[in-house]
Amino acid sequence: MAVNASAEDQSHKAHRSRQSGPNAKKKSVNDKGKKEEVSENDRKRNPKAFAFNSSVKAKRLQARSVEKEQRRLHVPVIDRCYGEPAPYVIVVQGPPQVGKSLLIKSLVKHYTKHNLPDVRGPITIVSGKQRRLQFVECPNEINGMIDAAKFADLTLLLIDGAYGFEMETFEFLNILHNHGLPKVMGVLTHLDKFKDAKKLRKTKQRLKHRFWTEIRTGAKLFYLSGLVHGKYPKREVHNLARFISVMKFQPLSWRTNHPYVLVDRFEDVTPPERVHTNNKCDRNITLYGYLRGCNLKYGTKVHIAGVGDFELASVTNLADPCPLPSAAKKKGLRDKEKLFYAPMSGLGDLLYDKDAVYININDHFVQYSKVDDDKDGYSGKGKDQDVGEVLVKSLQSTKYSVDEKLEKSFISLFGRKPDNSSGARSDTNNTLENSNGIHEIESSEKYQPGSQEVDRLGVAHDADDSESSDEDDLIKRKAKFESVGTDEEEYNDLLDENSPVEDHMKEHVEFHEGRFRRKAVFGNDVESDDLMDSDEEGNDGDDSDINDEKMSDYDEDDEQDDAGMGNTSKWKEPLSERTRSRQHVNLMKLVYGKSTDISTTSSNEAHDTSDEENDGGDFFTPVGRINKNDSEVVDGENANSEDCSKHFKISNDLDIESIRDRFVTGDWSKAALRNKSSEVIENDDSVFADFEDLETGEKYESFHAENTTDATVAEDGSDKEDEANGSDYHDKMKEEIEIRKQRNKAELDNIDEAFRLKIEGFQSGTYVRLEVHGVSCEMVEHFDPCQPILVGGIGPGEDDAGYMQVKHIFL
Ligand SMILES: Nc1nc2c(ncn2[C@@H]2O[C@H](COP(=O)(O)OP(=O)(O)OP(=O)(O)O)[C@@H](O)[C@H]2O)c(=O)[nH]1
Repeated sequence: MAVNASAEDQSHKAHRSRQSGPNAKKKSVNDKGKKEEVSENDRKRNPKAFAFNSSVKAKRLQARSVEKEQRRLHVPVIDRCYGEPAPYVIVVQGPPQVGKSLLIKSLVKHYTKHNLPDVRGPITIVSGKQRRLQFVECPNEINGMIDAAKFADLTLLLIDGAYGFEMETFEFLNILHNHGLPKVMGVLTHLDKFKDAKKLRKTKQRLKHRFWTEIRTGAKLFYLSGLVHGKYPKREVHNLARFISVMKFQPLSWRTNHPYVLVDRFEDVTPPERVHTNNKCDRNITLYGYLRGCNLKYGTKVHIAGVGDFELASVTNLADPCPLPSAAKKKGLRDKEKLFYAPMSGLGDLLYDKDAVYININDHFVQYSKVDDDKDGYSGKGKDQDVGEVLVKSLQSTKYSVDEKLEKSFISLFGRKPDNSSGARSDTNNTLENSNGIHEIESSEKYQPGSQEVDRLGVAHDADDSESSDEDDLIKRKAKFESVGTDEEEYNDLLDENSPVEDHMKEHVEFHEGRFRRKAVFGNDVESDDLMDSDEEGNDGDDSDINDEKMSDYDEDDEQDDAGMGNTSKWKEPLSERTRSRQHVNLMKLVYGKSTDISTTSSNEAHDTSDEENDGGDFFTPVGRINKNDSEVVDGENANSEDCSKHFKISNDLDIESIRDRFVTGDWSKAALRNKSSEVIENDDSVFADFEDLETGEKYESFHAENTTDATVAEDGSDKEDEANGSDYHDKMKEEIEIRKQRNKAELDNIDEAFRLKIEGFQSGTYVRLEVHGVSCEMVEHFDPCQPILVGGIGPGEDDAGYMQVKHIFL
């Protein structure tokens, strides 16, 4: 009590606020907003005090911010999808047994809380309020890879971390490059095989750098540290799923101009009697899937990859089997809404068709009445059994399906079964066997030459067996190479000759863990010790830490200097060389004669061409040529040629300098000069004139006038303003596109559905059923759900004349 009293009596010294130093400034402003206001005011009042001390630092910062800004900007793409967008396709690719199916199962489990029994065909899931994803496993053969590259929005490249890179990864990357390179993310698996933590860390570093070399510095690489109860760890899958869920997908221009469907359900609807009379007759099939790209108009022909071009017998839009949850919900998804759709993987109880509903009942719910059969048999002798009951019971005891029975049976006209039928059957390949359901369990392994051996060897491990399997496998491999017209040695030679990886990567076929693997060996691999020195930062933690760190450090990764490694792989160089060497055949030249060649070659040649030729070809004169005479001031003589990426010859140092100045690291003062000179060209009304839409009577004024005023403002102002104008312009363009889209939508909404379908076609994003007639029977017989079917619309005129440049590698 006494203590309390004395405490109350004690007089405290009043707090004396600081009068000087940084704290004084802080204290004077109470809330954050005010503080910012003050500092903003300070900045305005005395800008020099806040300027950079070091000009080098200032330049570097400026360059960085401009670079960031530029990276953000993309040419606005017209999104032709009015309703719900189709699910994004995520292709999971990797060498055999790397864990593709397991990863898809783990991701599906994460998103839907359901266990996927099998990974067959596309699996659609709802991953968020606004997003659906479709997972597809990429088959391990060239045709499957080519198709997958065409429809992938994101590719997960699975790499066996314990073994290293395999050739399949690079083969697929090469194919991806040729198809516009969608988003790519790497995933390292089998990391639990490392017992030594240091070795694991070094390997991760080495693989990460190699991955960056092949794709780009900072490309995402995930680590899956091992298995927990036969699945990948939940936390790591969760991190990966988060990345996928927030990823932005940039549409590729070819795809946005063509309708295409990735088939997730396939049916043969040929009248059965026709197949009975001739089982090799052409079939009618139906293909189901989400329509992507642009709208599918009536009368569009389609190309089924690997099968051919067909007219569409009918197109119907169906109810979405996996719709997005209603937008009314506030947060997240309820468990009930976590929908998924995978008809080929045997998921879901109800299956809606155009004219039927299929009910799927689990086997353990079905009670068979076989017990009675043992007592009575089903000879029909029991008096209480009617014919129908007997028939049903006889069906229960059937061992073979009708198809199988039909195949095995034969009608003997001449009293003896011909021997060659069995021969023919033994000749049929794996795929056929699978489609008959005989080796259904192995269906996911049939595309990997080595994978079946794993199972076989897994049972019997003695040396003799493995040796014989070795030989078997070699024979198989050889047969496979011979089937494309070359033997293994020559195949390797061809690989060496043609493959863009010739100097730096070698294929090394070796027998590893019971199967043949095609290891990718690099001549110029960076020593792992060096990597440790250079890249020790922050990666000492466990795998999940690394994943977390990588999520937050995206920008930092991006900015890492790729000293010595280069963010473009050297193996891509021969690609461009090859492109250059292909110059000799020019289709334009063949069609329009010499005059059009000018547009693709240098302007010097343009002057050489005679006037007569010009007179004749005026109609086809490219816009660039009109300006050529008065635009000599522009840097680089080829700047106006149609495609200046090819044939561009850098003749002297001046040219190099002028190009250098076009980048952020160059001298920007010249940009202002360039602007002035190019203004002359830009003002030319013949290029950007006003025009009037004769149909609607609407007048479009050239927005160029505004632009040039913008440009003049930019000239006067600082570089920062220039940059701001750039992004303004970008935003304006985006806005314009959006307005146009809304206007179209409003216009089309007024029309009735049938008429709308006629003029607009089927909207991209809708779930469609395509019926195609006259497809060769092999497509049905060899159908395999693990082999995705891709249907692409053929644009008007695209099927008139074909020009294909192929490389002949057959002997
Ligand atoms: N120890 C370990 N085993 C793994 C890992 N990932 C996958 N596996 C195992 O590797 C085997 C093959 O996995 P799958 O998912 O079937 O591989 P896949 O790539 O789909 O195989 P294919 O479709 O035959 O090419 C399975 O037995 C997995 O349990 C991993 O990170 N560590």
